[in-house]
Parts: sequence; C-alpha cells; structure tokens
Amino acid sequence: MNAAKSPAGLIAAALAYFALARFGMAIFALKPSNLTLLWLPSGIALAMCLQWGWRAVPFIVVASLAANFDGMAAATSPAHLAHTMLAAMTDGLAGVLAMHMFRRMLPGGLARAADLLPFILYVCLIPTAVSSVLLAANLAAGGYLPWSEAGALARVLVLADSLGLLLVYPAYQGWRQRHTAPPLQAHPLLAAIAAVLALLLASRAGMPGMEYFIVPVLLVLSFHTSLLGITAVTALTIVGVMASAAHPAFAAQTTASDTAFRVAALAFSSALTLLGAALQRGQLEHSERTRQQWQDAAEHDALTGLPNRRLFMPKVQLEHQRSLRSGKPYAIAMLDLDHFKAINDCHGHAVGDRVLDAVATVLRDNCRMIDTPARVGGEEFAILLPECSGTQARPFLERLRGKLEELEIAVADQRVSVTVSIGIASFTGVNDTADAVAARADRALYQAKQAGRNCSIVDAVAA
Ligand SMILES: Nc1nc2c(ncn2[C@@H]2O[C@H](COP(=O)(O)OP(=O)(O)OP(=O)(O)O)[C@@H](O)[C@H]2O)c(=O)[nH]1
Repeated sequence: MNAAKSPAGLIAAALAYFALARFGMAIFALKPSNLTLLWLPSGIALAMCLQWGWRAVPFIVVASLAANFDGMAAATSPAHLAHTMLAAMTDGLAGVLAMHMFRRMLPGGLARAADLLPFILYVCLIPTAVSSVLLAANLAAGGYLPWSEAGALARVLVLADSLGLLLVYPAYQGWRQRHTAPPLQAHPLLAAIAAVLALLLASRAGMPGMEYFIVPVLLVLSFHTSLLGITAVTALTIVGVMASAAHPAFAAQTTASDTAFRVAALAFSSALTLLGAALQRGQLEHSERTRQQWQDAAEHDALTGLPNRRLFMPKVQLEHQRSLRSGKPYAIAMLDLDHFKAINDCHGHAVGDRVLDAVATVLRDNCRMIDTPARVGGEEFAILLPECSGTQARPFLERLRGKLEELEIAVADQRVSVTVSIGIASFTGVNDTADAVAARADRALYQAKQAGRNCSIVDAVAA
C-alpha cells in the first residue's frame, strides 16, 4: 500500500492537526496582542482532504474536538458539548469545501504565479468565509460572545484560516513533489534562518522595524530553495513574529489592536510575496528544463541517443578553431555500414534498428572521453577525434572496425553481423576549413567502399 495514503498516515496527519491547533491556541492566548491571525490546522485539513478525500473528515472532527478538550472537560451543560461539536464539524466542513474548490479551480495544482489569485480567492477566502461565519455564529449562539462582536471575530477568523491555507498547502505540494524537485540545500536554509532570527531578536530588543528586513531575506532564499523549503521557513518565521509580538519591548510600542494589525499585514504580505516569488522561480525552471529537453531532442538521434549532424558539425567547427590557435591537428572519421540495405531487406527494419543501436554502443564504449561519436545519416556515423592526426587515429579506428566486425546480433536462431568502411581525414593547417576536412573524410570513405569495403583509408592530404 502507498505509505502516503495509509491509515497510519491519516492518523499522523490528524495528530499534526491536533498539535498545531494546540500550538495556535497557545500563541493566540499571548497577551497583550491576543493574536488570532494564523490557524495552520486549516491548511492541514485541506491537505488531509486532498490526500484521503472524505475519509479525512471524521479525523479532522476528532482532532478538533481533542484540541478543544480542555473546554469540553469544563463543560457543565450538554449545550456546551453541542456547540463544541458543532465547531469541530465546521472545521471538517471547511477542509472539504477548500478541497472541492481546489480541485475545481486549480486541477493542475499551484504551479504558476498566475495560480495565486484563484488560490487566494477560491481556496482561501471563500471556504474560510463560510466556516468563519458559522463558527462566529455558533459562539454567539452559545453565549460565549456578544452578537455585536461576531462579525469582527468572523473577519479575523477568515484572515487566520486563510493564512494557514496559504502556508501549509504549498508545503504539502512541495512535499508531494519532493522526488521530482531539486534536492533541498541546507546551507541557504540555515543561513536564512539565522538571519531571520537575528532580525527578529534585534526588532524585539530596541530596534523596532528590523522585522521588515525579514521579507527581503526570505525573498533571496526563495531563489535558492524549493517550494517546500521556502514555505516551511516562511511559516516558522511568521509563527516566530507572532509569538515574539508578545515581547514587552514590542508590545509597548503600540496598542494591542495596532500590534495585531501590523503583524497581520506583515504576515499576509510576506507569505504572498514569497509564495509568488517561489512559484515564479519554479515556472522559470520548468520553462528552462522544457527548453533544454527540446534542444537535447533536436541535437540527438532518437534511435541511438548519439549526437546528430546538427550537434556534430558545430563541435567540429569549434575543434577547428582550437586547432588553428594551438596548431595541434584533429581528425574526422566517417563510418558507413556495408550493405546495410541487405540486413533491412533480409531481417526487417526492426533488426536494422537493433544493429544501428549496437554499433552506436560500440562507438560510445570505445571512444576516448574527448572524442565525439555521432550518427550523421541513416547508416552513417562520424567521430571527431581531437588532438590527433589522421595517421595517429588510424590504429584506433582499425581496432574499432575489428570490434564492429565481431559484433553479432541474435535474431531468432541466426546471428546478424555487420562490417564498416571508414574514411579518415585531418586538419592540415591554417588554410584548411572544417567543412573541407569533413569533405575529405567523405572522399576517403568513398575510396574505402571502392576498395572493397570493411577497411579504413586515410585521406592523402592528412597531417
Ligand atoms: N533499419 C533502419 N534502416 C535505415 C535507417 N536509416 C537508413 N536506413 C537504411 O539504410 C540503407 C542504406 O542503404 P544504401 O545507401 O544502399 O547503402 P548500403 O546498403 O549500406 O550499401 P553500401 O553503403 O554501398 O555498402 C537503406 O536501406 C535505408 O533504408 C534506420 O534508421 N533504420
């Protein structure tokens, strides 16, 4: 069974929900700001619903109930229990609603910076608006809150739950993509965490405003780490900013509601900015990877994986320039399979393809690291041999010809073998051109064919 989908995983996620809910309550209880700004369990609930569907709902409800256990234990009336139960069910509903919105509006996930707006609107704000109104009304109906304050509480809950979704969902997506994403690098993460801590401590120790420099630090980090890394550090930072808002030095600067607003504004704008930057970077990397794949496909032969003529000739030009500067020769060998048409006619095209692939493997396995073997035509191969003349290259090419002659491809109860003719030419000096060297190698190949095939000939003007 897929471990990520197992019941044990579901229980672990419910425990995480419970732990974050308790942790959130501890932060919110901090005086004097009494911040109700960050509710990470809402993001955990969405991740649970996306991972396990409706099966997650009872687990969310139980985890929410357990988080409110203290309040329940103090309950003296069945009505209190009913209100607590209703609140827990609303938490479950919020997760399911966010899941449906997510699947409907963002079937491809949160992949591009342009996905951020639908994510904020449909996944964060709308579901949390529904659940927050229900939660605030439930509290007012139970007598825990005057009806006149229910609207204000609902607004704060929307912000708190949305921030939780904004921070947890990208981390969840980053975790799901951990196998395809580039590995997390510890150094930038540790450096950013250290810088954030230093700025936070400075801001709380008599240098107010220093916390505003945290965002640029995380922005730089977003260019060096994965989605998972940046959202995890952002979440930790925001929790740190909120927790430290209770510090007397900070709290003394403003009134409680002012503090709450400042922290909310900082948290929300930072999270959005960083997520946008991380998505943008991911998008750029994806485009670059796709471009690279297209380029690789355009420059390599699909059957053998060897460079094709399009990549081979520029390499020859480059080597030619090096030879012009250094005066050291290079050689080009043109190899053409002998009577290859007969193999195709006799055994079929598929067997012909296997022969071509086997020949390519022999070339790849026997060339030096600095050589470039390529497939430059149907049954025609070429090798660029830097730093050697035609006559120096010939012994190697003769050995290679012998290896190809020994090659046997098993076809049913038969063995197919092949021979190759080779033409060799090399750089002759400052008046030479790369195209002329290649043309001379072609001419030598033609001579090898004329000479009866299965041999190699070095062009007469070779160095
Ligand atoms: N199986 C297969 N055959 C190919 C491919 N590309 C070209 N060919 C075949 O290669 C054969 C080349 O035939 P010819 O040019 O007559 O050369 P040859 O039979 O090798 O004869 P010589 O070169 O004169 O020794 C043709 O039958 C092509 O169809 C390929 O990708 N796969």
